[in-house]
Parts: sequence; C-alpha cells; structure tokens
Amino acid sequence: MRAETTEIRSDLQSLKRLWALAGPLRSRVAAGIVFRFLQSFSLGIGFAAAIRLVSAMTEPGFTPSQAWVWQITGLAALSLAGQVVFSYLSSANSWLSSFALGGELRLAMLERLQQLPLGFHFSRNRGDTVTMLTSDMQMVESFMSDGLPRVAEAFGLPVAVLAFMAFQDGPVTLAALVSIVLSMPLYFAISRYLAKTGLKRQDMQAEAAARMIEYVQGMPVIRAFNRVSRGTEDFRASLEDFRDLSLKMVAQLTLPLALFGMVLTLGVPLVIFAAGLRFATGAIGIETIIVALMLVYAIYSPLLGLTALMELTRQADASLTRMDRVLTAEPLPETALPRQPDGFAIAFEDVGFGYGKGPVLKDIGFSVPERSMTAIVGPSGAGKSTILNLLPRFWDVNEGAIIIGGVDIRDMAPKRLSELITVVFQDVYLFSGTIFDNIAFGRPDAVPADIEAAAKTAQAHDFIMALPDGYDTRVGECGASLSGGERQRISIARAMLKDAPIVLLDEATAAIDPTNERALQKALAALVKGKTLIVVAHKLSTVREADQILVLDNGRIVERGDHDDLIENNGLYRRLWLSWTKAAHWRIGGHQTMPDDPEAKNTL
Ligand SMILES: Nc1ncnc2c1ncn2[C@@H]1O[C@H](COP(=O)(O)OP(=O)(O)OP(=O)(O)O)[C@@H](O)[C@H]1O
Repeated sequence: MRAETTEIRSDLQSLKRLWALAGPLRSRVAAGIVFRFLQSFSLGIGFAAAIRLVSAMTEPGFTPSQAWVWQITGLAALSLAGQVVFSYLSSANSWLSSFALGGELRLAMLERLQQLPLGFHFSRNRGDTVTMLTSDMQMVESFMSDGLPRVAEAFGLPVAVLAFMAFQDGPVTLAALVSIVLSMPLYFAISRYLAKTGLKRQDMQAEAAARMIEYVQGMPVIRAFNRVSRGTEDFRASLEDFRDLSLKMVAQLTLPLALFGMVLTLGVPLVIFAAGLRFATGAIGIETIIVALMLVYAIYSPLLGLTALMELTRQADASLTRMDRVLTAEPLPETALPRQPDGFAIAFEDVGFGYGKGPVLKDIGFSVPERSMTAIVGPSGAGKSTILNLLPRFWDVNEGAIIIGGVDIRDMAPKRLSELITVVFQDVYLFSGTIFDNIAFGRPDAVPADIEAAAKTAQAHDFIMALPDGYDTRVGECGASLSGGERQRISIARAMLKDAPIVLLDEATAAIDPTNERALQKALAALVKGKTLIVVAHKLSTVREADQILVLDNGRIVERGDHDDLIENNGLYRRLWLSWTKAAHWRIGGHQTMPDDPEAKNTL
C-alpha cells in the first residue's frame, strides 16, 4: 500500500481547516451551529419551567398566583416555539451551507486536479481519486449538514441546565462540572487515536476501491488466462486489510470509550453527594435537591452522545485530510506575464528530466523547424515518449528549457500552450458518450458539418455510418466496441477538429489489418499536413519521410540526421533498421533484403 505521510490534526485544527474552506459560506455555517445550540437551549428552558413547577409545589403552603401560572406557561410555550423556530433555522442554514460547500469543494477539487502536473495523477491510483470525489466528499458534506450542528446540540442542553443550576446553587454546579473536566483528556486521546486510524482506514478503503476498478477492468485478461483466483487475490487482500484494521480499531476503542462514559457519568453520584452534603448543612432546601437530581441526567446524556459523533467527526476529518492532499498539492507554476510565441518552431535546449528516481533524459538538444517532421527512434525505454510528454507540460523539465516560437513554454499561458499542441496517443481514450461527442471534444463549438468533415478526412465517416446509430452510437465504457484502428481514426478526427499547429504523435506499435492500416496512414497524413510534427516512430515508412531522425538511447540523443546519413553512419540506427526490415520481411513472408537495397525501401 502506498504510504501517505500526513500530519494528524487536532480537533481544533480540523475545525479551523473546515472554517477556512467554508470561505464566504462561513456566516451560514455559523448560523446553523448557533441555531442548533439555541434549539437545544430552548429545550433546557422547557426543563427549567417543568422543574420550577415541581419544586414550587414542594414548598409548604404554596398557592400559585395567576401571574405565576402565566409565567410557567409562557416559559413552556417559549421553549416549544424556540425549538421549532431554531430547528427550522438551523436545518435550513446547515443544509444549504453544506450542499453549497460540497458543490464548491467538488469544483475546487476538479479545478485543482486539472492544474496538477500529470505526474501527480500517475503517482496516485484511480480508486483514490474516485473515492475522494465521492465518499470523502459525502462524508464532509454530511458532517457539515448534520455532524457539526449535532455537536452544538450536545452542548446546548447541558449549558442551559448548568446555567440554571448555577442560579440554584454554585457548589452543586461545580460538582457537576468536575466529571466533565476530568473526562475531556480521555475524549481528546480517543479522538486522536481515531484520527490516526481513521485516516489509515479510509486510505485502505480507497486502496480496495482501486483494486476493484483494476479487477473489473482487467477482467478480459484474467478470463483469457484463466487466472480468476489470481485476479481476485489483490482485491480480496485489500478488503481483508480493511476489515482487519476496522476490527482492530473497534477492539482498541471499546475500553477507552467505556472509560470515558464512566468518568463522565461519575458526575451523577458526585452531584447527589454534593447536594446531600449541602442539604445536611442546611445550605440548600429540599426543592434545590429535587432540581439537582432531576437535572443531573440532562447534563450527561447529550455529552455521552458525543462519542457517537466522534467517529463521524473523525471520518470527516480523515476525508478532509485526504482531500487536502489534492487541494494543497502544488500545481505547475504559472507565469504572471504570459508571452505569445512567434511561430511554431520547437527547440529543446539541454533538457534534463527524470520522473523522480534518477534521470530519464540527459542533455537533450534539438530543433524542429516550423512545418517540418522529426522522428524519434530508439530502443524500448529510451525515453522517446517522455520527450513528447514534456512539450505540453505534462511534466516540467528539471534542467534546460523547451522553446516554442522563441518562448519558453513555462512563460506561456497554459491555455495558449494547449491550443498549440495536439497529442495523438498510442492508447486511444474514448469517453463514454456518442461518437459525435468524442470527436467534438476536439472543439466544443463545432457544428455537425465540422464533425462530419473531420471524420471524413480521418477516414472514419464510412465505418461510423455503418454503425447502428451512426454518429449517435455510444462508445467508451458500456458502449459499442470498435477495433483499435477505428478508435484511432476517431481520435484523429478529434485532433483534426482541434487543428493545432503542432502535432505530437506516438505511433501505435500494435499491428492492425492492412485495410485499417492504409486508412489510418491516410488519416494521419491528412492530420499532419502543414504542421510541425514530432513522431515517436515505430514504422519504417514514417522514418523514411522524416526531415530529421533523432536516435535515442538510454536518455541521450546518440545519432541524428536523415535516413541515408544514419544508414551510412553504421551505428545504432543502422542496427535498428536492420532488425526492422528483417521483421517486416518476415511478416510478409518474403525473402530477406538488405536494408540499403532500394527494393527494400519500396516494399516498406
Ligand atoms: N509516468 C512515469 N513514471 C515513472 N517512470 C516512467 C513514467 N513513464 C515512463 N517512465 C520511465 O521512463 C523511462 C523512459 O520511458 P519512455 O516511455 O519515455 O520510453 P520509450 O522510449 O517511449 O519506450 P517505449 O518505446 O517502450 O514506449 C522508462 O524507464 C520508463 O519506465
């Protein structure tokens, strides 16, 4: 399991963080809490009225006046009205503020997820992000709408009762306070333990969600290799870890929680003892004893309820801590004074880069003139795709600079940079939605005629029209299944629509059938026409067309030039070329031809 180091926050720090996040909604949040406290306080007034009635009746020779009856009735009515009105006001404010805050937080998270470097997303698992946007968010929302007001409610009644008791007799009230004070350190110790374990537990829950997503997505491979048991192992193990930790948490908390309850309710015998003593010395009368005994349970029951709320509070806090890993992560730095590129020529200047564990690219320097084509070749793992990843700032370089049109890409507005570049990935991602939506993703304001034109140029129109619902056919998750070549042509139509001046192409390595291959080549040729193009090449025909070929090995450019120069060089490129041509001829079942034989070029 991925280790996340996050400092455990105290209750106060968590509330402060929540308060900071509430921003402009603070007054509503505060109103929800204050009204709930007043609702509970109103209940206390009702108690006081009832107790005044009972204690007055115990006074010898008491005859209630009409005014007295009105006073008691008024108090009871006030209590009822207060409970109804404050309950309404509290719910309205808490719910409105929590749902508004939930909405704001979701948007803030999405915005931050977009701003973060791709490296951040790669270092997390998908389940974690999904859990954060769903159950963690819900947890914070329900804490705001329900948990926080309930904490206020737990204090409202005891405060009202203690205030009333203080009017009756100070020492008895103090006795009632002793157990509350004594139980507080225990409360905070349990809360701290829950904070630590709760965070771990929620991380585990996210881990289990990730394994589940992996399991479902990997189902075809699991089935194909008849490895169902192996596929479920990881998922099962993460569920078991989660269950074990939950059980351990319960086992470790039961005793301290019982202890907290015991210390708190020690107040009951303490109050009885103090009241008895005061009565024996003649300091208080029988009516005060009755008041104290009637009220003592009203003090501790709501406070005991805090233990149930503690878990809710801590779960919300763990969720908040997990969300903070995204909300407080550093986005890619953005320049305050963005510059406009002059043209679309590209230059890498002494670029050094690593994903974290050592360098992947070293001293990379090359230029790509506007509207020219550069092919990058090299053994697997040499760093070819990494070069493409750096141009749209999926990651920032560690050393050197990448320049487009004379401007360091870090000095451009991210939106402008994104407009300049289209990336056609090897693995095509289709969103769940219609084919139309998937192509329109390239330019949201495109009209149907634009979509169709792009699809036609991308050699996709015919197969789309042959689908049951044409452009309205649903694809992506749970949608129609398309062949690899068809998916690629949809992604090319998407890129055509975007019409960016720079195209980065990670050529597919997977072999597809000749008809699809021809259509794909035609589509790509249309896409890159007149563009500045960098392609990670896996096909011989592609390298032959390139104006410049960069040969990458172990993160360095070891050779550069055009095809003929490089063949003459007799280095890595020639060796790669030899093995490619061999493989190509083996594939078409033909005889072996020397790579520098002109006939070989024609067949490729
Ligand atoms: N997101 C990532 N996080 C960490 N390491 C990565 C990441 N992507 C690539 N690498 C590592 O960086 C090195 C270069 O990878 P890259 O994908 O750029 O090579 P490549 O030449 O394109 O390989 P291939 O032809 O097999 O696709 C490899 O060692 C790879 O394991």
